[in-house]
Amino acid sequence: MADRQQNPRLMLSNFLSLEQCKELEFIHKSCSTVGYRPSVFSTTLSHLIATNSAHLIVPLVLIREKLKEKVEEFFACEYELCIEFTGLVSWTKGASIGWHSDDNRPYLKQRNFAAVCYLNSYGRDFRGGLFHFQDGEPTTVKPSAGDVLIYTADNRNVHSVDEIIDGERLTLTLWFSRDGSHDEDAKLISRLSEIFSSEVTDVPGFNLPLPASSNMYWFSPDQSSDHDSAINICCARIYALGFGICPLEDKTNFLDVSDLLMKLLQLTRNNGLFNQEFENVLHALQVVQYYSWKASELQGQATILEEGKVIPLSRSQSQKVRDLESACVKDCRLAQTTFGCLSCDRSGTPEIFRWGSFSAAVDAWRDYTNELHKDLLRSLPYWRNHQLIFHVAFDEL
Ligand SMILES: O=C(O)CCC(=O)C(=O)O
Ligand SMILES: [Fe+2]
Repeated sequence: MADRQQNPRLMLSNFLSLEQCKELEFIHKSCSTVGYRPSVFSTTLSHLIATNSAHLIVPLVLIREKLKEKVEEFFACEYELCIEFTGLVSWTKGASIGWHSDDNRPYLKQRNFAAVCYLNSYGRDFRGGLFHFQDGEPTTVKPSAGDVLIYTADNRNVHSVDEIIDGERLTLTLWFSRDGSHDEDAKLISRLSEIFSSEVTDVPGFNLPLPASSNMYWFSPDQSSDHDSAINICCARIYALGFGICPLEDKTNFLDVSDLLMKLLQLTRNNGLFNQEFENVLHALQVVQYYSWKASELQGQATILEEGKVIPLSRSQSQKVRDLESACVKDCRLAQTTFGCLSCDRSGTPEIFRWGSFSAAVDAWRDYTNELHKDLLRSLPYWRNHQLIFHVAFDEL
């Protein structure tokens, strides 16, 4: 490992389990918006709260805590650090960053330490995207799912990331600060308190995702803001997993396709229509991503598909599916190179698709969501008391 004084940094292998990586991948692929740099997508905790998906913070809580402990221990911090920023970040074809330190802007000076957790792997999930330090050892880091890289944010750790050639490179990135006024927890807890103060959290649909402003979901590789060349990232991710989208309403009633995506819609695959309505595109995306996460598990279970749950697509429905696809993804190749899987055509889902397994995933997603939501509501009073987001070990209380 590097000289501790000259280049204070630490690499930990298998810090996260592959199952944790998969869960964070599910969260990111269900919730991401266009990010802060070209061809970069991000999911911040405040975004999760803003889109009615605050419960998805729960799987991150223990991971954040363990990372903070590691950083404090390795850098022998005298006082407790605060977490300044937590984000799931993915980089796609064309994204890169040249030599920099993470505190290299006046508004970033509060950043003292960084932790980058790799959630997928170089060579398998993406090509390009190697990490380099300008000085000291290791010179190059090959991202591998579960590993974490920790370093100081100052100029003793100048680094760069090679351009992504193919695939989607995914990380969980945190920055830590010694300056408590930059604590993201305080802001997040105050937002959570506002939302959950009304106590009307048990009504059906309370935790269905609610899309943010529509421009956060349109991506164009050349950064032009017009929709002509842009693809809708929620739709593109659904298509990349082999599904189609059939809106319930007629598109002629809408000026903008983004409005149509906010309304009820159904999922299709080949010539079948899954006979259940989803509130909006984000709701459908979350379920599809959940299926993709759990597919191999679900595939092994015996499932019975309810009669009438999948019906043949009518001609007019097929037309609606095609119309929406061409409005949301003008350039199929762009969608495929951005969100497609490296080693397969239509990724994530097993070769044999069964609606029975998908139907089981819809129920399992609801149970998963309800469990996390309960955890969140139970934890929130403790978080408020301590002004800290931490894992509350209820079994030991
Ligand atoms: O993802 C990485 O490996 C590092 C990213 C980075 O350098 C940054 O976001 O500042
Ligand atoms: Fe960086």
